[in-house]
Amino acid sequence: MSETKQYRLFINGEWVTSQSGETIDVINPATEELVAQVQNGTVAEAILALEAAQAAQKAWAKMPPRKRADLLYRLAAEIKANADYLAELLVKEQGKLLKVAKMEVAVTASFIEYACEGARRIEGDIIPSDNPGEQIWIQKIPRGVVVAITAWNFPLALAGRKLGPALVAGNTLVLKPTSETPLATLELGNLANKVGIPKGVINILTGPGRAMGTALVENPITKMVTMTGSTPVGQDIARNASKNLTHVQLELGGKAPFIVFADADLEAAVDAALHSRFDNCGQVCTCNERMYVQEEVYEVFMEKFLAKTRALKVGDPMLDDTDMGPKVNRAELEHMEKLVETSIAEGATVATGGKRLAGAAFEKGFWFEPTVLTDVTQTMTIMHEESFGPILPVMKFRTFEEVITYANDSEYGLAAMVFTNDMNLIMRCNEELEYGEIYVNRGHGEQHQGFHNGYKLSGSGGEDGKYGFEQYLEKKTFYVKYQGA
Ligand SMILES: NC(=O)C1=CN([C@@H]2O[C@H](COP(=O)(O)OP(=O)(O)OC[C@H]3O[C@@H](n4cnc5c(N)ncnc54)[C@H](OP(=O)(O)O)[C@@H]3O)[C@@H](O)[C@H]2O)C=CC1
Ligand SMILES: O=C(O)[C@@H](O)[C@@H]1OC[C@H](O)[C@H]1O
Repeated sequence: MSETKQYRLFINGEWVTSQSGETIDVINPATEELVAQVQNGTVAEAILALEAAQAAQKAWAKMPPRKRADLLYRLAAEIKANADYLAELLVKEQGKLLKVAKMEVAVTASFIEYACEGARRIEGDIIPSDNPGEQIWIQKIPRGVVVAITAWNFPLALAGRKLGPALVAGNTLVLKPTSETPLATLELGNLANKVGIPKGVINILTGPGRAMGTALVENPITKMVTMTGSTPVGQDIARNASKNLTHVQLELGGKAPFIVFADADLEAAVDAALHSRFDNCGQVCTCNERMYVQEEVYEVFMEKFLAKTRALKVGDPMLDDTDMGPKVNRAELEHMEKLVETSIAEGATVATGGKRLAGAAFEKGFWFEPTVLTDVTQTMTIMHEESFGPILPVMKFRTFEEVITYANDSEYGLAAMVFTNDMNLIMRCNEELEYGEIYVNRGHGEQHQGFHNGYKLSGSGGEDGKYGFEQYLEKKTFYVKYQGA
């Protein structure tokens, strides 16, 4: 029996065993095998990591941004050089397809590279004063120590998305990945040492979110918290951060509507709807969580869509012809079953799927069928509660006004998808949809230069692009009086 791989905490450039003496098992969602064990870190170690980040921050901030970027470009290069190893680790810890895991590794590196491109664009202002012989300088400076807390669906990419801008801006970082999928993220510690990122600039902790996460968020050393995860946890973080009025950036839950108007390119809409629901087993924050199809095209659309859904191959995420892997854990699998049960009780029909997969290949693991629900009404639970899994409720609609009312009837406001070639409809959707990110005639998928920004309970602050980068900078204003001529 081979030894189980042990990971430790990465604090001040060293690998440290927790004083708890306890570990957390990381399980492969496709086989339920033990992949590795990580430290069950304590509050004491959270404070050690914050202190290490604080001690390193002044020197890191004094380094010219271009020099910081040089080190981070090297980190991105090492991530790419280790792509196969990191991708396989992502498959084992999260159950995502190997081809998607490889994309995630590439996206992680490109998130960091995109941030590096901003190193020479940390721009302030010089403004004439109303007073003679005086100038007003507004300078952009780093916030200090940033705490980054990430979710399990794209653990490495979410880490890179935060690490890149935080460090380019001159902050130092304490990164706490979710206990579900911490392994690929922990590997960043080895790579950071390899490329010469100074000790204490990056610290990576594992441990229960509530205890360790709260300790990180509430500590006055922490000058910003950036978190990706569920809305309830995001709300907890916002409450705890308010103790020191610490700046928070929250990327939270979603319930994206996918709207198909009668004039849409139906083939394109079917493919986009399929991938935007079932890719990564439906575990993407901008997923197609509920679909509205205009009644004129409903039958023809649904015939094509159901045929493609039923053709999806669910199975071993390591195989190239697999379309969908397992849910990340048993609790999530049971959440799928509960959602279907509730939907049926409320009057929905299971058009396809609806239960765990059976058979020898699925005896172990957390497998759920690609599921489509019809005869759904807007008041049903499934139209409001995020599934974050392979369940898609579909409704007909008649008019623009009707579908906009349905689409906006949500406590979330992250993403929406719309298929129509009518420019007037596109502009009306632009005006009336209450979402931070709207995809027109394509499925979901942010780009680094955009702005990933949730309204309502989907978050606050936003990330990516120049507006996301700005979150990692504080401003300092000088009123400079001089003698002059
Ligand atoms: N808007 C976006 O960009 C995205 C949103 N999401 C959302 O994330 C959710 C799924 O991810 P999941 O990991 O389950 O989300 P959770 O909210 O359960 O956990 C997110 C992170 O927060 C930590 N945490 C838990 N409790 C606290 C606390 N009280 N204080 C501080 N940190 C805490 C967790 O640690 P631990 O797990 O160790 O307890 C984890 O690292 C879905 O709702 C999805 O919509 C996911 C990806 C992107
Ligand atoms: O977090 C999500 O679910 C998405 O933002 C996802 O995360 C990293 C990828 O680049 C995005 O598709």
